[in-house]
Amino acid sequence: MTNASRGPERHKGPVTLRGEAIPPSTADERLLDSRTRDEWKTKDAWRALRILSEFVEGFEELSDLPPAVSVFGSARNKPGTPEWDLAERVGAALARAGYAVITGGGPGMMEAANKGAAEAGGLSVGLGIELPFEQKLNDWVQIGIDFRYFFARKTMFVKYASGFVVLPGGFGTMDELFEALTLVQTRKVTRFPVVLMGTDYWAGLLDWIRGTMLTGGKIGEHDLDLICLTDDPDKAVEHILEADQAIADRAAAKAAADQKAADRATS
Ligand SMILES: C/C(=C\CNc1ncnc2c1ncn2[C@@H]1O[C@H](COP(=O)(O)O)[C@@H](O)[C@H]1O)CO
Repeated sequence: MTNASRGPERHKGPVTLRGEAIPPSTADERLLDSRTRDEWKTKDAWRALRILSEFVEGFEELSDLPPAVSVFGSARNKPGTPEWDLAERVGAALARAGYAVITGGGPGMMEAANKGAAEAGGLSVGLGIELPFEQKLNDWVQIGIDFRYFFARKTMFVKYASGFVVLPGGFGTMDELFEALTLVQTRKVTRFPVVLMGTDYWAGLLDWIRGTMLTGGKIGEHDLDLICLTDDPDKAVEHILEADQAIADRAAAKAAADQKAADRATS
């Protein structure tokens, strides 16, 4: 028998798989593969329970978090690059302002933001995802949850955050950015701040959004108000704090109005 602990490792919820036991595909892949039609009847109902358990575990573990901000960005950046440094500084600035920092728990920008938050004395959270290659939560994660399903994990990024900070990144980051913007645009979440960091990196995309998307009538003028663009971690934090304050003010005004209406009804 070979010593399995020397080879790659895969985590599936509480289960650790090594060597031959590692399946050739991920849970997301098996769920979404339309060629496995013959499994839909027999396996998908059970998958639904597994999916449900991811939501339950996420809700249980994260419901006690202090106010938090989700930070997204490339999995590929290496330490010592200006972008890594930016991610670390924004993680630290958020922590100093009292926010827990939630990332995808992986390498690159995620690790940098977790490091910045942890070193600044903040709470550093990583929501990992099962991938077809070996992957573990980065060393700076203090609360870590491994998800099988992208969509369950995405719910947690939104539900437990007061805002999003989006650093330079690839497809994964774009997916997270545009999901956030869509949720705000369609009012599925209360208007919440989305900060893009790295002005040079985002310039081309923003030009295209203005020049093609907006001009072509695919979004409204106000949709662009949803985005704050900066290179300054303190400005990013300030923008999120202001948005939090605006939400708190609106809630207080509504509570006062409700109270007034209730008083009038009883007098
Ligand atoms: C590609 C490499 C590692 C992948 N590991 C990941 N771990 C956790 N989260 C990830 C990973 N890859 C993507 N994500 C999520 O998408 C965003 C980054 O994607 P991008 O395409 O690199 O921009 C990130 O915010 C994560 O939530 C190499 O070692």
